[in-house]
Amino acid sequence: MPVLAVRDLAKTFRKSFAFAPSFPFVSARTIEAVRGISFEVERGEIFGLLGPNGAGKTTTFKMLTGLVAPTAGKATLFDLPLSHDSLRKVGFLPETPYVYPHLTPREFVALCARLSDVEGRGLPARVAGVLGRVEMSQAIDRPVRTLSKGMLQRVALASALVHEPELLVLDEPMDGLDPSGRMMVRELLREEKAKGRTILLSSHILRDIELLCDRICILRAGKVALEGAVPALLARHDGSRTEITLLADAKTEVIVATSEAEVADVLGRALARGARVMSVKRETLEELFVRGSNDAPS
Ligand SMILES: Nc1ncnc2c1ncn2[C@@H]1O[C@H](COP(=O)(O)OP(=O)(O)OP(=O)(O)O)[C@@H](O)[C@H]1O
Repeated sequence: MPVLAVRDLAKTFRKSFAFAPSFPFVSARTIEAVRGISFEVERGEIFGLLGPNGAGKTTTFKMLTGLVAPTAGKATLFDLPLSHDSLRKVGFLPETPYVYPHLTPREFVALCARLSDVEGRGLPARVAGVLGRVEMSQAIDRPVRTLSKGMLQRVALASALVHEPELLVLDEPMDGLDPSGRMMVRELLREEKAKGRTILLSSHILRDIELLCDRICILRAGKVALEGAVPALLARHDGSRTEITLLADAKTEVIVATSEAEVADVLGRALARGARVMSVKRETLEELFVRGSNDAPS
């Protein structure tokens, strides 16, 4: 049983202002933000939802956390419809988290814990522990209004984790973080996965996606453009390219291979004629993303 199953989920917003004509899926009075997407997230996996700006990721997250009602389709969490009960097992980090400015991180995270029915004598230690995990112990009692953007993001992440949810839904968790903060979040998410938790996240930082995700789904214009395991997508996608740079007779030569057999053949022949292999560059997730984003969804 998947932790999350999304079937033909769609959202059309009504709009009250003129919109850019370059978006073909925007009609005069409505915006089809999500146009019938389906995917499943299995227990214990890290699943990445990617896509260019406006592809429908945040709208999808909002539908999955009960903040926006779908126009069509449905989603089930733990094989149950979205409801107060099923959503209690979810920790959500919104794209633009609101953290009460007059509270301290300790107070805000404790408040979030209580709203998720986490009470009792262990609560202060739990709050301090989760803020320690996001490296906010030093600023635990500073008013939130004095914190930097990256610090706010860490507090919001702690508040998504404090009730130890089975499913984490994280909209751009690396947003605003410096490289060491990004590394900390990657480590934290790996620890959550090791505990058996399931994670659905979005990020524009494709390196993080490549390092973290078991599977990804690329949205484009509200539809699924590509879905699968990252290595399999890179290997299988039509026309997947490997650029081989050789040095032979003091000249460089670049050969493009489009299958594993072709790569082996080019390398075998190059070595046989005494050429030096300077580099073998496979298509990256970034290139796959751009290609997936440009392929017209049906
Ligand atoms: N409340 C709303 N009312 C009208 N249109 C909306 C609303 N929310 C989102 N949209 C539109 O829906 C489309 C998808 O937006 P969404 O925020 O889901 O994209 P996204 O993939 O999260 O983008 P980004 O990567 O920029 O965060 C966009 O065209 C956006 O303008």
